[in-house]
Amino acid sequence: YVWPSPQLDALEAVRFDQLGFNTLSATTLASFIQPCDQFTFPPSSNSGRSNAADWIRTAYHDAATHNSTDGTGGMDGSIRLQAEHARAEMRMPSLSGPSSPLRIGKLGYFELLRSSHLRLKYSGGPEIAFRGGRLDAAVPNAPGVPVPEQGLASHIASFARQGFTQTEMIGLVACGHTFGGVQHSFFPDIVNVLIDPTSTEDVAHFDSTFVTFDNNVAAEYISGTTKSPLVVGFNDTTNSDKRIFGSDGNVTMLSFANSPELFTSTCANLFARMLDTVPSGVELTDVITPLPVKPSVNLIMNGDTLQLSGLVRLWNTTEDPTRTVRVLWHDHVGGTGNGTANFLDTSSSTGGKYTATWYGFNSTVFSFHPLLLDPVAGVTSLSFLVDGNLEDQGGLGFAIQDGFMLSQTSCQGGAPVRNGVNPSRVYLEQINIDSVQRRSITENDITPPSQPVAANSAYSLWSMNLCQSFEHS
Ligand code: HEM
Repeated sequence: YVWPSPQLDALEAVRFDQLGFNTLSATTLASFIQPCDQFTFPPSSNSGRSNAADWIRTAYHDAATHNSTDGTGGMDGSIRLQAEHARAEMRMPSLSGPSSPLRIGKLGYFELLRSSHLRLKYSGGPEIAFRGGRLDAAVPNAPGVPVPEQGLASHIASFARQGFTQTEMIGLVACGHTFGGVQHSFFPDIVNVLIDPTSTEDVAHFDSTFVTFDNNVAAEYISGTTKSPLVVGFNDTTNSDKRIFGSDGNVTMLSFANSPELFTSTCANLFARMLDTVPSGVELTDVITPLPVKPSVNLIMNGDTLQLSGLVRLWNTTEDPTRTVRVLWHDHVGGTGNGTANFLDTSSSTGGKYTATWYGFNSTVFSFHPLLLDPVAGVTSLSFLVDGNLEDQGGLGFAIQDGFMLSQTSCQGGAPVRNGVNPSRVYLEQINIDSVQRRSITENDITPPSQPVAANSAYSLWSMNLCQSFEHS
């Protein structure tokens, strides 16, 4: 995609700026995943549970309400609503209690569910195509999460309703059940108290490598060594994986056992489909891939000076003291200014697979100095020179809007509007989050200047007082 696109920029950052510099510490998803081989609510290394497994199951339970015939349900965060997650078919701890991750960091619910992408990758799993655009539901979906005591015909029908064939059902269950296991506390009819110091929450695992994405779930099933409580559990009524895995004469499970590559590629595909199972009317974006060069820019008016500060991220690059990065800004009167962007730090993504380097316009990690621009000339776009090579999004440049901005004073003060823009209305959108993490937007009008604006001034100051609304947001 082309920068700037506020929503895609934000989603791209959620997915790809995970650890290290500029990763929005309180809201970075990686802080919820790590360690993904343990359980962090509360922290415990020998509970037998894992963050990765917990959230992948949560994501599936949200998706499993989908009805492909009438287009209702699916990945819409409805599982966060008490009426839905308290259902017997969920059998999971409260998602809104004091230790819930939803309480931490005020994330939109979907940002959390999307984190199953990261969890998979951090656990050795495949990278999954990442699309944005899901919407948080306001009301619960119809029930429909499969439970182990249902028979095979009922499971086939349930996955068909969700949009998956029988073969895909076998695949999706195997892909999910390479992680985690069944807990005694929620399923005493399936798992006994284990008296195992490495599984203090009495979790009987689906395979021997329950924190890792691998095809052992299939290999152990085919070799007859599986200890899965849903295959060889003492209660045959709840051996749903035995019925599902064997439903095509073991053809699919055998192919997974024989080929880790096939298992991985099948799961990447099925997990992507599961995460993209959305109610009709929701349009997902194209797959979001990281921008090779991504600025993050702040433009304000300070007195009579236009101040441009910012960062630029170079994707998939490591620190290189000999690299030079220059920032070029193009203005309304055909001029181009230029300044240095200095190395600040690195960040990493996808379990350390990618490293990105960050540069600050005219700044070092210890001191941030904005670039001072002539307000009359303004700024229309940026481009960068990286080791002398022009980076300008293939000729488009990185467009900057200088028609409206905030003045340096915070909530009380001015909103400079560039002369010639002549807006009929200027307002700020304020994002509010309610008690069930639903977002709404209110608009705050900004008052036009009472005096006529002098013809030779670059900007007129519209005024606002948002201190009160900011305090309450
Ligand atoms: C017929 C379909 C399915 C049934 C009956 C079923 C049943 C179960 C049960 C009973 C548990 C134990 C939960 C607990 O004790 O906390 C479980 C765990 C789990 N399920 Fe499934 N499941 C099904 C399909 C899936 C699918 C399609 C996925 C993902 C794609 C999935 C992912 C998981 C994961 C990751 C866990 C481990 C959770 C943890 O250890 O915290 N399941 N499943």
